[in-house]
Amino acid sequence: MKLRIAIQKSGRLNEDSLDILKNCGVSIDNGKDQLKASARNFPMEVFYLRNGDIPQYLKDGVVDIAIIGENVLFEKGEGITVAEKLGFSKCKVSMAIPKGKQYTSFKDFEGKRIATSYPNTVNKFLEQNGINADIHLINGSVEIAPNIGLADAICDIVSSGSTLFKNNLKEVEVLLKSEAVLAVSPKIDNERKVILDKLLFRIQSVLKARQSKYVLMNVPNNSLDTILNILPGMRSPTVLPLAEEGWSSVHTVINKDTFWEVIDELKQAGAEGILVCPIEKMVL
Ligand SMILES: Nc1ncnc2c1ncn2[C@@H]1O[C@H](COP(=O)(O)OP(=O)(O)OP(=O)(O)O)[C@@H](O)[C@H]1O
Ligand SMILES: O=P(O)(O)OC[C@H]1O[C@H](OP(=O)(O)OP(=O)(O)O)[C@H](O)[C@@H]1O
Ligand SMILES: [Mg+2]
Repeated sequence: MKLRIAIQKSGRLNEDSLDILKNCGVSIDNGKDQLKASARNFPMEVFYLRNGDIPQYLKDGVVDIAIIGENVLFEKGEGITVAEKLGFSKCKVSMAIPKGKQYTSFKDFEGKRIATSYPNTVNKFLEQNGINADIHLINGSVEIAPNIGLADAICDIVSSGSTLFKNNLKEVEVLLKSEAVLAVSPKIDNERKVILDKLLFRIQSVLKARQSKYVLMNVPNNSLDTILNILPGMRSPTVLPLAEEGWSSVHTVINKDTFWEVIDELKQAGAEGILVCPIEKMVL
């Protein structure tokens, strides 16, 4: 029995998806043009598919799980559940209009032509706000539509905003925020759920580790109390005596979001020789 996972064949999600599986200790025999591969050391088969096709495969139960953008699930993923957010490929799905046009509220979309690759997402937005507008379905390069007179507005993915900027557009409504997720088929069977739980445990250990740094520092013993008060730590920091009398080595784990503030405080409190190391896995 094998767990069947779909990942994007090529595109923005492919590399990070393979990377997270590798970090989970799953080795995949990876021929570049293969559409299907087996994991060597985990009961799993990998299917390389188009991101946009993956929801249907999950619904049909042809694959059990997938790494996919949340935005695609919002567009066509009814019944599919999210087991874990994976923290990469963060983006928004937004409405944008030409820079020179005025925008006061969503009512401005009334009667307008909107180009998008996400028709259901736009429809939901229009319905919720009681707006009537024409949707033009385009599969790529959506941002060009207003410039060639095909539409008055667009709805597409925005990340840095540079594609909007280059096409003389401005973001006026954010419809949703998205990141890559581990999605689960409504048809997954109990045997495969057991394998999924194993994989999920590993993924969570990898994600927690990515959030954290292992920090070591030298501390004069008379500053130890102050320093230990600053440190968050998993349980409690490790304190070891240094060969030099009156000094200790302190080891702990710090969340990467609060990292720089904590380091500044530690320095001020007398910590020296601070080393910061990545953590590969974190099992709590
Ligand atoms: N500029 C971006 N920044 C961050 N994430 C993005 C960006 N563009 C797309 N994404 C995310 O990555 C996913 C895959 O995008 P990509 O452009 O590689 O594939 P696609 O053209 O949507 O799909 P397909 O595999 O069907 O061709 C999107 O669904 C979205 O979640
Ligand atoms: O805000 P930005 O950082 O500029 O990113 C947004 C752009 O990225 C995506 O396109 P992509 O490069 O994936 O090309 P595609 O249309 O071929 O999928 C998306 O469709 C936007 O056009
Ligand atoms: Mg794209």
